[in-house]
Amino acid sequence: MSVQFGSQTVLRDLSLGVRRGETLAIIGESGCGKTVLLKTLIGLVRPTSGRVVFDGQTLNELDDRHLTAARLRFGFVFQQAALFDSQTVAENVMFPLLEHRRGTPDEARAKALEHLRQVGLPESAMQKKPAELSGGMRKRVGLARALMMDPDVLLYDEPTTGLDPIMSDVVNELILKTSDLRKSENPVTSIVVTHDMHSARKVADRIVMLYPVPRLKGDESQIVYEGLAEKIEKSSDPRVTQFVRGEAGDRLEELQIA
Ligand SMILES: Nc1ncnc2c1ncn2[C@@H]1O[C@H](COP(=O)(O)OP(=O)(O)OP(=O)(O)O)[C@@H](O)[C@H]1O
Repeated sequence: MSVQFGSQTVLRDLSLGVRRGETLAIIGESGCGKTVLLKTLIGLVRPTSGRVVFDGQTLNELDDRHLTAARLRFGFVFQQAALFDSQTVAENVMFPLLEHRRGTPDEARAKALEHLRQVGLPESAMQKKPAELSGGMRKRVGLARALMMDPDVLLYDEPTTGLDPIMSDVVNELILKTSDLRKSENPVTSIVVTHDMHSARKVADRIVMLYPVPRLKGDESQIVYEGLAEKIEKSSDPRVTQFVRGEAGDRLEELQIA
């Protein structure tokens, strides 16, 4: 598929498959279109050409009603947690269940508490407002909320960005734990967008790297690496090894930084 906004093509001819139960990391530099790709996967952005097929359904051909139903099988952990500031932690986490009438307020509260415990938040956090929490706690509340609808697919947008190394690792462990939790009976598929190589290596079975290829009308991202997480270091493509090692390399010239 390709995604274009006006005259700017952000993603060009991507072809990518994700297996049920696997954890895929999508890496690439800032602005290369990772979030756009995630949004395209759940129909928040429609591809300009091509298809997004989920469990046999072509999502970008569904009407709004069917798309909304398909989306309920996805949990989205947003980059900035995207919590409602005016609501308590409990209300934020209960929200998806009440919004989709999947239980009474008491049931929703009990389930919220269970998921908040699972991500390591104490019961005392339930009545706090998001502004009273640290960044790491907010991310964990976002994860607890994403788990409320028992999703088949979890999409994480930069889950460790802005966190210290310890809290990043806590979040990595939670991603692993969440994908292990239902491994046998109903495996959860995880797609993690990140530019944190440590996180990608730790949580992912497979890594896909997007790279912005400079064109006249701006950069267009394509896949330059797709393979096992443990093999990315051995890639022969300098665009991949530079990213893995955190070296700017050719990007200095491409971005015209003297
Ligand atoms: N709704 C939109 N309309 C127009 N352009 C958009 C829209 N959404 C994203 N873009 C553009 O698409 C490009 C990719 O953005 P995206 O947020 O996907 O990058 P990213 O790789 O997730 O970056 P970061 O790692 O910094 O979050 C950017 O040039 C952005 O300006």
